[in-house]
Amino acid sequence: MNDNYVIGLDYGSDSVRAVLVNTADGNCLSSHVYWYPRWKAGKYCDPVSNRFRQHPLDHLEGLEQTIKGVLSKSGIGKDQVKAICVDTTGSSPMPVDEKGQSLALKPGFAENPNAMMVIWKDHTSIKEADEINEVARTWGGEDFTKYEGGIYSSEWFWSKILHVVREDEAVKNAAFSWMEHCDFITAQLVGSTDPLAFKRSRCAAGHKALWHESWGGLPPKEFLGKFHPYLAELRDRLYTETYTSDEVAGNLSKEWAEKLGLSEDTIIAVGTFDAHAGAVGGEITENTLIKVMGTSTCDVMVASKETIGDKLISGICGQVDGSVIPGTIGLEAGQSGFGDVLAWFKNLVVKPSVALIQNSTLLNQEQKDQLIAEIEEQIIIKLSEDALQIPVAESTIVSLDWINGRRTPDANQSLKGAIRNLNMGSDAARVFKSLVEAISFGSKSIVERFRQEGVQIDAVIGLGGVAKKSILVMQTLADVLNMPIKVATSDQAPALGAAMYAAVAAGIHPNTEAAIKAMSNGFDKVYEPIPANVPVYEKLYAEYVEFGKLIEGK
Ligand SMILES: Nc1ncnc2c1ncn2[C@@H]1O[C@H](COP(=O)(O)OP(=O)(O)O)[C@@H](O)[C@H]1O
Ligand SMILES: O=C(CO)[C@@H](O)[C@@H](O)COP(=O)(O)O
Repeated sequence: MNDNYVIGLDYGSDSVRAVLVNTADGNCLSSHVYWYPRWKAGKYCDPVSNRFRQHPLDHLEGLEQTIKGVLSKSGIGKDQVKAICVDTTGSSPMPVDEKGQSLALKPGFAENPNAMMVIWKDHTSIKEADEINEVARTWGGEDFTKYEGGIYSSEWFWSKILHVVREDEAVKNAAFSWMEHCDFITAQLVGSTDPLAFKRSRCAAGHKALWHESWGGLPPKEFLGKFHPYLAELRDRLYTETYTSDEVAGNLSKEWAEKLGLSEDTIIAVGTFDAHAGAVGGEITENTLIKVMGTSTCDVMVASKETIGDKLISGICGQVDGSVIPGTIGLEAGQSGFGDVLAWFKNLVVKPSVALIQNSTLLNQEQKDQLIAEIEEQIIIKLSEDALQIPVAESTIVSLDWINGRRTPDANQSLKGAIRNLNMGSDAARVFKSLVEAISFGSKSIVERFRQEGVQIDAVIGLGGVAKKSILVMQTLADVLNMPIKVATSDQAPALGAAMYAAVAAGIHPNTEAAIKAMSNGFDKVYEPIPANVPVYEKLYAEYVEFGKLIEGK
């Protein structure tokens, strides 16, 4: 049978994943993962100063490898691939030249972190975000942050651009325009050489760049010029219209068609963010909270325009028309550190031992490498097993999950993590367990904020790496929220969601809801709250809130 296939491409923080999916039933024929090599080696980053940059070569090499990977594993004919849609992290903007090419790919800029993609978790622009908030509230005109939860973040577009252009004259002079990662990769695939004509993502623009239809797109020059003349000039070199991901960005370019062995008839959908594609892959419906649980979390909901009306949801990361399901309002909240909080603890525990193993004379290099790889792979699993053995009633350590700042409720990226109530019995498993509780409490505070703002949550769905891998995190979260959590079957729900958008853009399904219905992969597990744990966590949550106030100075 001549079935139709689509490819969903999901650029996460550490790796890019492609899935090749049958549009008739959502069956995933093949998947392929590519870990960014320069990023893995820590290049262009400085965690101490919160600087996190990614080189576009990591992404372009990954684009080729993953698509070729899924094609060769599946063995299907090139004409059967009808469309591709790309999702990425965000806000992860990068400077580009007049042709839409990344500055980091040009002579003179190849090793300059300011010419690279400023990934979402880069918090070098806290000062600039503070300035944007101050001016937005006091300049006498519209508060452009009002559809962004009322607080602009250092994780977002304008803060990052402002920071880079203030710091780097050469990049400022060469940066004709800026593109979100999802737009840059999509533009590469269609061979766009005109960043002004290229169809930019509604999701990225609405959640991170203060784009709103009611004020004619991006904020006016009068506002942007208050921060830097460059921002006012840049407005003319960005965009006015934006597009949802059920729309066509273009066809696959000749160059990429030849490189990938695909047809130039392949449709390329408009790009989007990983979390929003994940919500589609996780079968989002109204009043269901989708938790995309990876390095960070994104907590995504949709609401009909009638339900939302004129309501402004305070303290979240935006309410955007069509950012998830076209025709409805997408709501986004999240935590800046989730799996990353556990990864931080893993590194803390492992790093000195790894250094000692490297210096040891007892093993040869191959044995050392094997041992180190095994420890790094197993440590979170071992800590999780040990933590599961500790009765919840024994949880007395209280931690704050703000190690990479707080995204929501009420963005404050200057906040720091903290741990209290340690004693001589506080071993690694107990501290790890308290961090798992802390990231779950962070999730609860988001649920509470949505509810306080009148958004009803009847069900929770988990997806992403942590939801699939960690029984400890998922059970703790179910106990803390006192709600069952369903886990999406797909290991690659964001990529599956992107594939669903691709199928709509190609005209195979009439709309996103129909694509979800036909291509859904369902759920493979439900974590039910354990009644005895619920009151224990209610009490501990109150302590988390108190501790948070203390640290925040409230
Ligand atoms: N067994 C585990 N338990 C808890 N967290 C885990 C486990 N394995 C990996 N993680 C965390 O998952 C995160 C990666 O999530 P994933 O969804 O795969 O990627 P991304 O964030 O790039 O989309 C990392 O922060 C890592 O620490
Ligand atoms: O913030 C967003 C989207 O708005 C995410 O891209 C960001 O949290 C990164 O997601 P991951 O943790 O890499 O899955």
